[in-house]
Amino acid sequence: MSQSSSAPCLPIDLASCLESLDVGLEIWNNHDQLVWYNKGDNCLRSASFFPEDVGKSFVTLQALDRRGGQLAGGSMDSVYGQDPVAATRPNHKEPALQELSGGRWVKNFETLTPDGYLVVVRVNVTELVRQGRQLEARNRQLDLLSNTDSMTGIANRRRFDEALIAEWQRASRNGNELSLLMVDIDHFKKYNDHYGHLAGDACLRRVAQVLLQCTRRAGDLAARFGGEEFVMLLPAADVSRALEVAEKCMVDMQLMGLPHAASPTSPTLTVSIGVACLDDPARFSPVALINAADAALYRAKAAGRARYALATQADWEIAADMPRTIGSGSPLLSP
Ligand SMILES: Nc1nc2c(ncn2[C@@H]2O[C@H](COP(=O)(O)OP(=O)(O)OP(=O)(O)O)[C@@H](O)[C@H]2O)c(=O)[nH]1
Repeated sequence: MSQSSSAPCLPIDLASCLESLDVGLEIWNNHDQLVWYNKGDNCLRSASFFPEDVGKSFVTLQALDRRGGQLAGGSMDSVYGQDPVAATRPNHKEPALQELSGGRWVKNFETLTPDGYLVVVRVNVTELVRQGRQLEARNRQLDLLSNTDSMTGIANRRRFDEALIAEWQRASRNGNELSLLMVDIDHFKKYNDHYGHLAGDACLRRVAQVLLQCTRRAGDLAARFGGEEFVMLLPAADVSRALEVAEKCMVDMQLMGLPHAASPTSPTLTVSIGVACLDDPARFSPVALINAADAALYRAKAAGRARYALATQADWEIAADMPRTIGSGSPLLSP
């Protein structure tokens, strides 16, 4: 590629118009020589051009190391990257987003004219990027809030409903089991009456943390179902694992040793758990799984509390027909 100093000039009035634009603008001819740039371009690049650069080829300019000299910022490499092909003639099809020093962001639009000229337009998008990032962070925060129970900090009912549907579908596809534990604090009304409602709230938080500790496998989910009721969703868990988790909950609750002086069952807080394991998701709906765990919980309560019970065949048969109140907006409501 020859270096020529006969780069074409723009008419002065057009040049002054382009100079006044609030964007960076540079033009390369079909020999990869710099034809023209405006002042704005130098503000939006890591390295500046100088008047004597006009007419020099891209490769030549790239080879000039100006970092130690008159320039602040990087070299041509930092503008066009290290890719030698891209560097020969920068021609991104998509506008390229580029980070500059000082947290500035520039979007580079590159257009090839029919006669082979490359026009590069640089737009300062720092504010847009900043706002976009702020929005993403807020969305993440909102997402978290909308899926979290504000009282206990664990997953809320909405998150549970979504997870149940997703895991039930996954289990149906893969032929895996899906287990559900319905956990209910024993004599919680008496706890509230004895220690006060705020202590009751603190108790709910303690129980939630214990349940969280018991759901350690990837995909396991502990959530507050409502009031003093919690659920534990255990994907790919067969009956023996589901009972294992229920047993661990009972033991950990005992280890927590939270006094419950008003409980006729035990001097410390206890829970009752209904366990349901769906080994053929095609046969029963997600709602039936909740109902079966609920029916088992009822039997655990009736048998004296502070224990777990596994859903029986009879529980499943009843569960299949029985509707259960689902929170409004729950995905379980949709067909
Ligand atoms: N402190 C507090 N109490 C709650 C909250 N949600 C529900 N409750 C209370 O939980 C109690 C549940 O009482 P019941 O349904 O009679 O059940 P229980 O007293 O635990 O009795 P059993 O389940 O039969 O052992 C009610 O008194 C509710 O007021 C809450 O967010 N905070």
